[in-house]
Amino acid sequence: MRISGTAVVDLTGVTKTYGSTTRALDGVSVAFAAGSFNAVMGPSGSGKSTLLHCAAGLDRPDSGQVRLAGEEIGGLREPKLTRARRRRAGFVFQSYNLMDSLSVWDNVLLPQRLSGVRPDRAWARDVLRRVGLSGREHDRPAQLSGGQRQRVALARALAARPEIVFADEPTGALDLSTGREILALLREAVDDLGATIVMVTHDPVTAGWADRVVFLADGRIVADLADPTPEKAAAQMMAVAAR
Ligand SMILES: Nc1ncnc2c1ncn2[C@@H]1O[C@H](COP(=O)(O)OP(=O)(O)OP(=O)(O)O)[C@@H](O)[C@H]1O
Repeated sequence: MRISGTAVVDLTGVTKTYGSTTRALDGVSVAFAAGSFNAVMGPSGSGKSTLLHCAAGLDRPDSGQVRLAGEEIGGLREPKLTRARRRRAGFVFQSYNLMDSLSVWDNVLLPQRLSGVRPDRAWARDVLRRVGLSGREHDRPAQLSGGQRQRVALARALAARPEIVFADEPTGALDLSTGREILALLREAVDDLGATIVMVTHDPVTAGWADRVVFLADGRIVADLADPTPEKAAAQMMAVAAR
């Protein structure tokens, strides 16, 4: 049981440079609290995806610390990093990243099978019901709409009861109303299931669903907005872009 308010992800002085000159993250320190829905915004190239990747253990920082559910992962190498990531994090990507050759059910259970843990089938069924996909377990992703595929991805992320869910532009490929349905499900996951979410978005309306928005510019955190509305998030983005 997580205690609300404690940090699930905690980055301290994280830097990441690509090549010899591109400093994607420049001394980022930020913590994301348990049971909270966080958005990360910023201009293109400001380091949003790099922040998410370093926080999730998809990439390693050059320096600084990354604590994921209390475990220092910033310095871990493969395969320990992959193990930590599989154990602790769920992912929702813009492009769904489902396995086309597997059924909905097998996609949802795949992370647990890869982690070598016995899948919690009753919970997976419950999660599929919550995202409105009961009865579609035997379908292949190709038989589903974009919104339904993203629901599968969300079910897959939640089925392993991860400590945190990372979402990278989760509504980026969806039309407005389908995107809203996905955001409502993310919100429900936080409010009803106690999930913790960190979501990269460029859209102030999407960020308005979160409890907090962290703004990046040139690899640094330049603003931190609590209880955002789309209007407040848009105004802050304008201010960040005009810097
Ligand atoms: N694998 C990589 N190799 C080289 N440079 C990279 C790599 N990944 C990111 N970068 C560079 O690091 C900087 C930050 O990139 P990042 O993708 O984190 O930004 P972003 O804010 O997510 O951008 P966008 O909104 O356009 O997706 C950019 O200058 C980008 O070109």
